[in-house]
Amino acid sequence: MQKICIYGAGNWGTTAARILASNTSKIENLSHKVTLYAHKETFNGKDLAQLINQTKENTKYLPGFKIPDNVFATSDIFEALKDTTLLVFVVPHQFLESALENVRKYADIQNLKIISLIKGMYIERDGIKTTTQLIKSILGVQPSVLSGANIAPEIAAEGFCESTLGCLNEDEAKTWVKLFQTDYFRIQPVKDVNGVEVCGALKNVVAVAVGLADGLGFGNNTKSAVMRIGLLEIKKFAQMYYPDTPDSIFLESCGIADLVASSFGGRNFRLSSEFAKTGKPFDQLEKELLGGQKLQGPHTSLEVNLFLKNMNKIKDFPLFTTVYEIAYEGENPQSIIKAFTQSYVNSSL
Ligand SMILES: NC(=O)c1ccc[n+]([C@@H]2O[C@H](COP(=O)([O-])OP(=O)(O)OC[C@H]3O[C@@H](n4cnc5c(N)ncnc54)[C@H](O)[C@@H]3O)[C@@H](O)[C@H]2O)c1
Ligand SMILES: O=P(O)(O)OC[C@H](O)CO
Repeated sequence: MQKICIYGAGNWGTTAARILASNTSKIENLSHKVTLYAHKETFNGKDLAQLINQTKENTKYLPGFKIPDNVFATSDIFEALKDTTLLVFVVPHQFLESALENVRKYADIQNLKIISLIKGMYIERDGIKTTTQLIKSILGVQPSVLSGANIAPEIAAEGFCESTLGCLNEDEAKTWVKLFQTDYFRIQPVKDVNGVEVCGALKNVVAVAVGLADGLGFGNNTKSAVMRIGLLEIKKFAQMYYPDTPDSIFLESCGIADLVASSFGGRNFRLSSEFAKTGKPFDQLEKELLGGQKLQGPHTSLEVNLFLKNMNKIKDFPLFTTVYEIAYEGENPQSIIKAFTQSYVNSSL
């Protein structure tokens, strides 16, 4: 008997639980029960996993949406991973390494199929790793990835959208499409994983740049220019480090569509706009405005910057570099404009 575990009960993990719970009957020999692993924490004085099971709602991370009866939340890692054969990673990327340690200890890795819904990347001494590369390096399993223009509360409200499934194995792709696709959530499979992931991680940095422009009072022309320049930097970065990434990836939901959705109204956009308006640090804004949810963009700009410095490529990525300098080195948000002008004098863009 197969069993699904969703590792992470945040905004997107809880939304994914609603989708998967509606699709379990599409897979032969799959338990109807969907396990949702919630990091141990309390909310309004109550244990979050217990609260989810009692109220059938994740009032902390996805308020206002019912959680189906066949979803069972737990903070007991042993219980969550016991008998799991289909594992969905969906924690903020900064927590993936500790999650992998748990899975290595408590899951039957030999029998696991894994998918990552995480958007982020990891800097190592000798280069970078995407989330799937990190997962594979620790668990020895090649994961798939699902990434697209997918602002979670809009999906929970069942507004039509698309997502890109990066998967190298055809049979596995069929399984993940059956599990995730609904009338309102359409999945396009592609045979590329790292390119899909680079798009998902780096659009968060571009959304920060667009948010800064918004907070500074710039209009739609400027914000569209930032998105376009950002997309060129994403493409250049992806194809520099993963040369097999086809141009078509940037036209999938994981590429242009996610960049636009995030730059219209994602968390990275919204908080960066506030940052430019108020001057409050990102970690303070995250605490004040996100109710426990996590920002990925500023953190990713730091990781990307470390990597680009190691590769001596800073000058080729003025937008990524300026976002990092604003977020971490006290650079004035106004200097995001410098990134736009530099991208014109830099002929390699
Ligand atoms: N929310 C979205 O709209 C959305 C859409 C697509 C992809 N994603 C990606 O999915 C991933 C998860 O995002 P999310 O929105 O579900 O999370 P979130 O921003 O809602 O963050 C909350 C999650 O972090 C966990 N957490 C908090 N502290 C922790 C700790 N110390 N150790 C381990 N876990 C801890 C919480 O348990 C909860 O699961 C991210 O990489 C994000 O980029 C999010
Ligand atoms: O809210 P953000 O900025 O983390 O973006 C959420 C999703 O990645 C949008 O696809």
